[in-house]
Parts: sequence; C-alpha cells; structure tokens
Amino acid sequence: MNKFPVLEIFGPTIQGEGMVVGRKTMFVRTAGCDYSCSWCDSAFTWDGSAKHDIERLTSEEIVTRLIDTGGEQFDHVTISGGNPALLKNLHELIVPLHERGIEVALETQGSRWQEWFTQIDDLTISPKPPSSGMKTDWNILDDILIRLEGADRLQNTSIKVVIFNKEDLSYAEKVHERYPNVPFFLQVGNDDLEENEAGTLASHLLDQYEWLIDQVVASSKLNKVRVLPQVHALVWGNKRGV
Ligand SMILES: C[S@@+](CC[C@H](N)C(=O)[O-])C[C@H]1O[C@@H](n2cnc3c(N)ncnc32)[C@H](O)[C@@H]1O
Ligand SMILES: Nc1nc2[nH]cc(C(=O)O)c2c(=O)[nH]1
Ligand code: SF4
Ligand SMILES: [Mg+2]
Repeated sequence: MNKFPVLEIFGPTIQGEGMVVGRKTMFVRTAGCDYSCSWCDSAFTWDGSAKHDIERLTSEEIVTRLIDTGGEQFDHVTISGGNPALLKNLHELIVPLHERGIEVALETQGSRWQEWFTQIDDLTISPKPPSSGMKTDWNILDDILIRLEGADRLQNTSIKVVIFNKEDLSYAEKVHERYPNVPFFLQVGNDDLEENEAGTLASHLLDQYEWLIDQVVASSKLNKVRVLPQVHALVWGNKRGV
C-alpha cells in the first residue's frame, strides 16, 4: 500500500477560496512543496517547522480519519498542501471517496502534471505571480491545460491568481490572455500572516479587497473574471485548521 505524507485533516468547514467558495468541505493537507513562495500561508508544509507532525498514511487510513473527524456531515473533500501534485498515486484516495459519493477538489500551483487530475471534480490551478519570488514554467502550465482540455475536463477546472501588487496584476492579465477559456479568479493576497486578531486582519483584508476590485474594474484585459477574498481569513484570521 502506498503511503502519503499528511500534515492536517480537518473540517467540515467551508472552502474559503475560488471556484467553489462557500462549499462545505473537509481538507486533507499533504506535506512537501516544490515551490517556496515568499508569502505562503502554509509554509509549515515545506519549511521543516512541522516535520515532526507529518504522518505517513495509506488512502484507507486517510478515509478512516476523514470519517472519524467529519462523521456524516460532509460529501466533499479538498486536497491541498504543500503541493499534492508531487504525489503520483493520489487516485488511490480519489477512487474510494468517489465510491462513497464524496466529491474531490484539488489545490495545486500548476508546476506538475498527474494523470489523476482528470478525476478531480473541482481542480484549482494557482500559478504564482512575481511577488511570490517563483518563476512560472509556461511549457508545463500549457501542457497541463492542454491535457485537461483534451480530457474534456475544463468544466471542472479554474485558474486562481493571488494578487499583492500591480506587477502581480499584469501577470494575471497575461495568464488570463493565455488561457481565455478557463474560468479565472483573482484572490486577495494576505500580507499579514503574523496578525492573530481576526477582526484586525479582516478589516485590513477588506481594504485590500476593495483595492483589488478597483484595479480589476479598471482593466480592459480582466473582464470575464471573478474577484474574491479568502473567506476563511475574513472569518477566522490566520488560524490553522479551519
Ligand atoms: C497554500 S496553497 C497549497 C496548494 C498549492 N501549493 C498552491 O499554491 O496552489 C493554497 C492556496 O493558497 C494560496 N495562498 C497561499 N498563501 C497565500 C496568501 N498569503 N494570501 C492569499 N492566498 C495565499 C495559494 O496561492 C493557493 O492558491
Ligand atoms: N477554509 C479554507 N479554505 C481554503 N481554501 C484553500 C485552502 C488552502 O489552504 O489550500 C483553504 C484553507 O486552509 N481553509
Ligand atoms: S506553491 Fe502553494 S504551498 Fe507551495 S509555497 Fe507556494 S503557496 Fe505555499
Ligand atoms: Mg490556506
């Protein structure tokens, strides 16, 4: 049996971001990332700070843990990380969830392809803008979107770009121009990961949201798009496991 490095299993909560924002869901957060974004809100998945909390679980153990944690109060699981696309055999988790009538979502940055992407119900690809310090490999991203289109999975796919500044906005325009047929989301960047007062953070993030709305409204290249905050950050601040 293959084992998967897992850092957190939590929920039910709501999907706070992107294409199915508000959807009641459980989360499985895998450990390890091929990126190291300067503003990563889940850096504990790759920076070594939580390495003693990583559990190596089989898909059966993950399903059991999900049911122990969520009971009968869920029918949707979001796999995030870190980058879950580093894991070759995640179909071993997707198949038994589908057999139970549970939908499966994925959060990934679009740096790696896996065949099991075609089995994901809600697939979010989140290429990283300049503020992250990461560089997009456009050949890989093109290849992923061509494969998804070839498998007729574009209805299940979205692109989500996090925005911190005007340079990021130009990057987002470029991404949207390159993949005009893929549902496109712009997300408010959280630049205050140290704030532990949820109300203080929410007030700041709402100002950032207003700024982002103003920018998108003014852009002729960002028309067929959606602009969203991280709803979980507005409600619970920087708390982990929500
Ligand atoms: C923690 S990542 C894990 C999945 C995958 N590595 C990725 O980046 O898509 C999940 C989502 O959170 C977003 N994110 C990470 N840090 C953020 C921040 N400080 N503010 C807003 N969104 C952030 C990422 O861009 C990504 O869309
Ligand atoms: N509620 C909630 N929604 C989320 N959407 C994406 C998340 C992530 O960290 O990938 C996340 C998360 O950590 N919590
Ligand atoms: S790709 Fe995702 S998990 Fe990896 S460092 Fe960037 S935001 Fe964090
Ligand atoms: Mg998060």
